[in-house]
Amino acid sequence: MSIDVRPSEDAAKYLATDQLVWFGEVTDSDAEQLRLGLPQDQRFVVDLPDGPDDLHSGIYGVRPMEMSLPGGSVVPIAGLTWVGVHPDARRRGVLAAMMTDHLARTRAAGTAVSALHASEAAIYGRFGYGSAVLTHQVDLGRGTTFTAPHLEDDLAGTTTHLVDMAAPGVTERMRACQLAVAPDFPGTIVGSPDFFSLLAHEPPEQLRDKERRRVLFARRDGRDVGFTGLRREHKWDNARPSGTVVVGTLCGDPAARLALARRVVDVDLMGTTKLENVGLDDPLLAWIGGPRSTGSLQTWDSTWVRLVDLEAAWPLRSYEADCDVVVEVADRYAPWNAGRWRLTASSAAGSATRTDAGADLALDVAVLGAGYLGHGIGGLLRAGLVQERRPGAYADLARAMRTAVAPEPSIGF
Ligand SMILES: CC(=O)SCCNC(=O)CCNC(=O)[C@H](O)C(C)(C)COP(=O)(O)OP(=O)(O)OC[C@H]1O[C@@H](n2cnc3c(N)ncnc32)[C@H](O)[C@@H]1OP(=O)(O)O
Repeated sequence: MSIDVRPSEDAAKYLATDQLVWFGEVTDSDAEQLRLGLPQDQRFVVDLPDGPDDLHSGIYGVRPMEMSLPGGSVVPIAGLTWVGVHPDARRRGVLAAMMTDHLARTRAAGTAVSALHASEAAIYGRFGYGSAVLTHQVDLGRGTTFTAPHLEDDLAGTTTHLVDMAAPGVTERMRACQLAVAPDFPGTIVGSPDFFSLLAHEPPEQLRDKERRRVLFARRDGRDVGFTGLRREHKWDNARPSGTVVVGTLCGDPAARLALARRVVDVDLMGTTKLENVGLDDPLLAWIGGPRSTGSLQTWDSTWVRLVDLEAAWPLRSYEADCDVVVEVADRYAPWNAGRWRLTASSAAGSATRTDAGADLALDVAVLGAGYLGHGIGGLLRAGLVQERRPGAYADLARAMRTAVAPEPSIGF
C-alpha cells in the first residue's frame, strides 16, 4: 500500500496528534509554541484510509537550520523534528513513508544534509542517518579546579553576567554568539531566530517548581564572546544547601568557555554542577584532569547526520588527509545516492563523481553521515559494518574524514 504524505492544512489537528504522541510536553500555550521555529510550510502529515478521524496517523516537521562543517563553512540543513506516529498506526510503514517524503523534498529544495536528535537510538540508522557526534553529561563538584595555563592571558578581562533567557534581546545575543564561533567548532547547529525564541518560551505549566532558564554570558572588550544556558534546582541536605545547577552547551572561544566553566562550578547554594552537553574533545575534561575528576560521566549520541545528496554534500566540507577510493554506496531511501562513487580528497578539497570502476569498499550511506562532521569511523570496519575489497581503502577514507578534534554536540531541537 502506498502511503500519501502531504503538507499539514490543520494546525490544531497537527498539534493534537503531537500531544498524543509526546504526552509529556502538553501545555495550554502549545499553539503559540508551534508558530515558533517550525514554519507552517514545513509541517507534514499522513492520514491512513482506516486511520483516526480526529487526528493524523503521522506527523513530522522540519526546522531550517545551519550547521558548521570541518573547514569552517556554515551550510543550510534540514532539521528533522516533531516525528510522531499515532499509537494505532504504528509499525505499518508510516514513518518509512514520511522519511521517503522528507528526503525527496529536502533534495528538491537543494539542501544536501538532514540532521536530527533521535528519541531512540534504533530508529534512524535504517533511514541512512549516522550517529555523527557523541556527547558527555558530566557532574562536577562545587569548586572544581580548572587548569589551563596558556589560556589565562586570554581570560584576563573576561567577565560573566547572568540574565533571564526571556529578557529582551537575550536570544538574539545567544544566536549571534553561536554564529560567530560556529566555524571554529564544526558540528555546531544554529537555529533560526524563532527557534531561539522557542528556547526562552516557558509557559507556567511547564515550569511548575523550576526556575526560568537563565543565560550566563561571557564578555570581553565590551562584547559577548560566549554563553551558556542554566537552571538551578534547590535542595537542602542536613541543613546544608546542596542544589544542582544544570548547564547546557558552553558556547564561545576557549577562554570564554573557561570563564563560564569556572563560574558555573561556583554558584551559591549549589553543591553539584551538571553539564549536559560536553563534546568528546571538549577542553573541560582536559582542564579537570580527565574523567575520574568528575562525579559522574555518561556518554550519548547527539547529532545524527544524513547525506541527502551525497554528490553535493561531499565537497561542502574540508578533509584532513588525502584519499581516492571507489565506494559502492547502499541507500534504500534515497536511491539517487546509491551506486558507485569515486570519493576523493586532495589538499583538503573533496569531490564525489560517479564511476564504473571496481569498488574498493561497500558501505551504507549512514557510514558517510557518521563521519561527515569529523567523528572517527575507522572502527566500523572491525565492527563488520563496512566491506573492504581493497586492503587499506577504508583506513584512507576514515583518515580523510576524521578531524583532529571531535565535532561539537548540538543543542537539542
Ligand atoms: C527526529 C525526531 O523527531 S525523533 C522522535 C521520533 N518519535 C518518537 O519516538 C515518538 C514515539 N514513536 C513513534 O511515534 C513511532 O513509534 C515511530 C515514529 C518511532 C516509528 O513509526 P512507525 O510508523 O511505527 O515506523 P514504521 O512502521 O515506518 O517502521 C519502519 C521501520 O523502522 C522500525 N522501527 C520503527 N520504530 C522503531 C523503534 N522505536 N525501534 C526500532 N525499530 C523501529 C520498524 O520496525 C520498521 O522496520 P523494517 O523496515 O525492518 O520493517
